[in-house]
Amino acid sequence: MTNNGTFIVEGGHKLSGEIIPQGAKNEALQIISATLLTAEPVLIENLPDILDINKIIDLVDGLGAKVERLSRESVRITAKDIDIDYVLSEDYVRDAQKIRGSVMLIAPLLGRYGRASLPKPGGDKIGRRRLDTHLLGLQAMGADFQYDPSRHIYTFNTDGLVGTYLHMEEISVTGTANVVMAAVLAKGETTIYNAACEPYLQQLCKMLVRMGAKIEGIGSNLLKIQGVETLNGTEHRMLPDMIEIGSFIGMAAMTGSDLTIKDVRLDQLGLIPGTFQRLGIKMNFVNDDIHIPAQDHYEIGSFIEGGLMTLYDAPWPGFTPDLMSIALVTAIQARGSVLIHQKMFESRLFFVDKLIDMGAQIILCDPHRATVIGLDKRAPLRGISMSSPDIRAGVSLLIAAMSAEGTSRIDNIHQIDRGYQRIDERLNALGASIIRE
Ligand SMILES: CC(=O)N[C@H]1[C@@H](OP(=O)(O)OP(=O)(O)OC[C@H]2O[C@@H](n3ccc(=O)[nH]c3=O)[C@H](O)[C@@H]2O)O[C@H](CO)[C@@H](O)[C@@H]1O
Ligand SMILES: C=C(OP(=O)(O)O)C(=O)O
Repeated sequence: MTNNGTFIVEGGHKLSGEIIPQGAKNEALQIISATLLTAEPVLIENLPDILDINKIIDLVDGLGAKVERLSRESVRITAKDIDIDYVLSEDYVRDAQKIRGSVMLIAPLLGRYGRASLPKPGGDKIGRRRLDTHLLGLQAMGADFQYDPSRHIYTFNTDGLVGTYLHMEEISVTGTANVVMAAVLAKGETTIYNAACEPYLQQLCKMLVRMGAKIEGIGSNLLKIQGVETLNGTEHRMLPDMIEIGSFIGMAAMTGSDLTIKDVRLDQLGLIPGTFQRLGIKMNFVNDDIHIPAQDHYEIGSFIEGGLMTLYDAPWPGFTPDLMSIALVTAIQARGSVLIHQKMFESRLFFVDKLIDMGAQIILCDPHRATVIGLDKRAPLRGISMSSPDIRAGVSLLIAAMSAEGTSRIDNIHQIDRGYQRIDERLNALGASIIRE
């Protein structure tokens, strides 16, 4: 057994049945961070039981919050007595640098205790992931920060955060969440222009409003926030994970499966279903479920004037970058060709090497663009040994392996476990053959 785990995947099994998506990973990271904004209990439901979420809960626990695990999917957090010096400990530094979401602990700690500290956060190694929107936003609100290059640690101090006008340089999801959490307890009014407005950020804002925050413009790129003295406790339920839903759509198409994805909150999925329909995948929307019927073939559409289909990512309400790898792998067995243009991250497409080894027809044009020439199921992919480089590429390789002829070995599956809850057990229950070693 390797430290980071292995899946042995026997390809060629069709799935059938129903699957319930887990609660949203990237929403949960924001929501758990926000529990530090109040001394009162916050009950959180529909949490995914995955590595990244359990890690941020450990961080909050280490900071002294009372963490009551009510079930695998719910937790009550009461951040009454926080030991702010814990941010300087070896344990905090080690754990915080494992996940990207830890960056959102800065604002609540600064707002309530006037200081915070953070090692360079981890998360997927998918290109440069700068923190300017976070740092410049917090600085404009009255926080000083220093960076210690020898330990890779940022420290923050403030005599009190003060509301201001912020035109953010770029639309950053975690950057907006951090500044929103700083603004709710700051003195006066904060305006955030060019704010991220994806459903998870809307969920955070709605939760903060239930806690007593004053936020206008939720769902838009212009947020106006009046600071308040204190916030109270609340209850919050996570949306279904839209990236998991998109992953299941691609998986159903590649494996020719008949799959129903339950309770997807279709109203919150934006361009996701339509983008997979552009790849030719048929789906039926029944109440709040997505049913993907078994399809022997699916054909990539073309643009109205006849141009080659191009899929590209953009900040919400555009198509999420986290589903670009899934869209790419799904196109391998489509009829027709598509250009996949991953604009936001610069190192997320290199996993196509493995897909090419498996028999896919893909031209990696440059670090941001790959053209997929669909095989139209005329030839199956071949099982091989590979390693999962990041969470979404990991699942894309799993989808490829499930559709392939023969057996594949996928190492480093802790990358998959970071974001997908017991994926092997859940897929095996539908007919897959995945052994965890
Ligand atoms: C924990 C968490 O919630 N992680 C998500 C969050 O990361 P995160 O919040 O770290 O990502 P950001 O939204 O800050 O930006 C992502 C990347 O896109 C670039 N960028 C951003 C905006 C823009 O207009 N142009 C541009 O090129 C940024 O420079 C950065 O490299 O949002 C990303 C973008 O949806 C997702 O991939 C991550 O899964
Ligand atoms: C990139 C992702 O996660 P993180 O930001 O936590 O690395 C992701 O969820 O696809």
